[in-house]
Order: sequence, then structure tokens, then C-alpha cells
Amino acid sequence: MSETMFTETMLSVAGVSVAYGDRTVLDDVNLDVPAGSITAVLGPSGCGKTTLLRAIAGLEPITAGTITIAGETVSDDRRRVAPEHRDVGLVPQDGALFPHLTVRRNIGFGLRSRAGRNDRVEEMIALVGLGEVADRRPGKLSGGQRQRVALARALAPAPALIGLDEPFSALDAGLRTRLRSEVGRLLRQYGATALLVTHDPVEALALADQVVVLLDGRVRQTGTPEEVYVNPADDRVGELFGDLNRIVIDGQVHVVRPHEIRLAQVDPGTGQTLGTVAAVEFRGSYHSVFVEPVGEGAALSVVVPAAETVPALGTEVAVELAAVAV
Ligand SMILES: Nc1ncnc2c1ncn2[C@@H]1O[C@H](COP(=O)(O)OP(=O)(O)OP(=O)(O)O)[C@@H](O)[C@H]1O
Repeated sequence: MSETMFTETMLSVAGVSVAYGDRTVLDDVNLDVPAGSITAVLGPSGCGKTTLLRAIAGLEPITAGTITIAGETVSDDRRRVAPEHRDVGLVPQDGALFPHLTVRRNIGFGLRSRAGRNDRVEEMIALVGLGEVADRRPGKLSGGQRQRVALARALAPAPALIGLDEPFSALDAGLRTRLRSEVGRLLRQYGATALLVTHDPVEALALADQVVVLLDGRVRQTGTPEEVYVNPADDRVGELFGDLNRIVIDGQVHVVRPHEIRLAQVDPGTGQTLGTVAAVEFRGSYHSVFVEPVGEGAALSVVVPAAETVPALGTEVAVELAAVAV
């Protein structure tokens, strides 16, 4: 966890399974979300992320296990509390706003009691910074504005838990990054407890206190962003976060990230790992350089900052661990 100490568990998913017909899509899933924190469920398409969120929201029956929200058991083998009584706010993938209602009325939609409704709506509009477009309908908003309305609508009733389903996937790259940090800031400012499901490792690492890696309907690893990135439970988890290199130094195999190795001048007789530059891809602030090792092994992926010179294709280079390099 980050600096904050989380004590109360706001969401507990214990031994939960879900099946569609005779096909099990969630198998004995366990996760706890501490109050006031953000947990990301990360996994590739089809691993069961949306199903998990739907089960938590009460939209999907479970076949085994228990779901507890704010101390109340909402799903187990005997009971399934209706979605509207679960105290969960959902931000679906496409925002799912009501097209015929203004921003203001969309945000106020889930507020049952009239008392204080207007004040609450204005508070939410201010929180997400949509004052200037509050009387527009969703069709007249940008994608980023629509997602902020969806977030405000989910937050308005002050639910125990906010569930976000790939909330940035429909947005272009620049807006995605901007909105991601903005939503992270809003959730923290608000003290919300959130479960974010995503296939995007950057999103999970950037936003979450805790990352739960879901593969084929099973939790493969749970940890802080640093833990799952630096010490993946196995290769499949490691590969979710991008290139993994296996580099042999003095007969020992090191499994390292691209930024943990670097290119060096070939120094004969030193037992370096040698290879030739097989491909170079420009990635904006850095180049990804792929080195085909001499002898066996897959190409090594090395990060070279854009300000540094990139060797030409075919150049013979040495690859060494950045940590031991001098
Ligand atoms: N209503 C349904 N009936 C039958 N199978 C379903 C149903 N909904 C989802 N599935 C299947 O269950 C599996 C998990 O789907 P789910 O949508 O939860 O995955 P996901 O990780 O959210 O994927 P994506 O990121 O593509 O949305 C998939 O194989 C999917 O095809």
C-alpha cells in the first residue's frame, strides 16, 4: 500500500465463482479492497473482468463464494441483494449516459431523495469541472467530458464502492493519459473506494494501490504495483507488463525489464552478452532497441532514452545489467 493506512475492508470477494451455462468464467476469486483505496483488476480480454464487476454489482449470480460490501453480505449461496440495494456506483465502459437528459440531470438521476439533491449535483459538477457544459446533452460533449459525467453520476449518491469498467478505453491516447490522472486525483480527493477493471497495465500501475492480476478467471497475483511489476508471480504475469528479458551473465539467468539493462561498447575478453541490433522502434521519449543475441535466446529489448544515440541496425553491441554497469 502507499503512505495511507487502510484499515476497514470495504469490499471482500471470497472464493467467488461464476459460470455461464456449464462454463466457469470466474474460479475461486479472492480479493479485498480496503476503504479509501483503489484496486485495479488487470487481465487480458476475456479473462472475466467485466463478469467480476457485474457479480459485485449484483448483475450476475455467483455459483460459489461470498461477496461482502461495507460489512454486509450481498451475495452468497442463499442470498443475492438486488443491484439497487448494494451501494455500488458503476462507471461502464461507454459511460452509458442517458442521451435525452442534460449533464445536470444525468448526474442527479441516481439521487432518490429530493432533499439536498440540487446541492449535491452542483457539488459533483464542480468536482469534475463541468460547470460550463452542465445544461448540454451527452451528444454535445467530448468523450472525456462524457466519462467525467459518468464518474460524477456514479459518485453522486456517495456509494460504498465505485466500479470502473475500462473507463478510458474509448478515448484517444493523449486524452486517455490526462483523464486517467484526473480521475485518480478525483477519486482520492473524494476518498472513494474503487475497483477499476482494465487490460491496460499502465492504467493499473499508475492508478492503483493494489493490483489483482486475473488470468483465465483465476487470480494469479495480488500486490502493490511495484510488487507485481518487479516480482511477477510467473512469466504470464510478467509479460502482461511488457517486455521481459532473459539475459545470461556469468552462467546465471537474470529476468529483467528493458530499463534494467543497457547497451555497452563491446569489450573483448570480458564475457559480456553480445548481439547485433536487429530492430529499433521510436517510442517518443525513448527508443526500443531489439538485440539479437549471439548464440541462443530471444531478442533482448533495451530502452535507450531519446536523447542518446541509437546504434545502427546490424551493429554489434554488448548488453549488460544497468545496475552493475559503471
Ligand atoms: N452473458 C454471457 N454468456 C456467456 N458467456 C459470456 C457472457 N458474458 C461473458 N461471457 C464470456 O465469459 C468470459 C469472460 O468475459 P468478460 O466480459 O467478463 O471478460 P473481460 O475480461 O471483461 O473481457 P473484455 O475486456 O473483452 O470485456 C469470456 O469468455 C466471455 O466470452
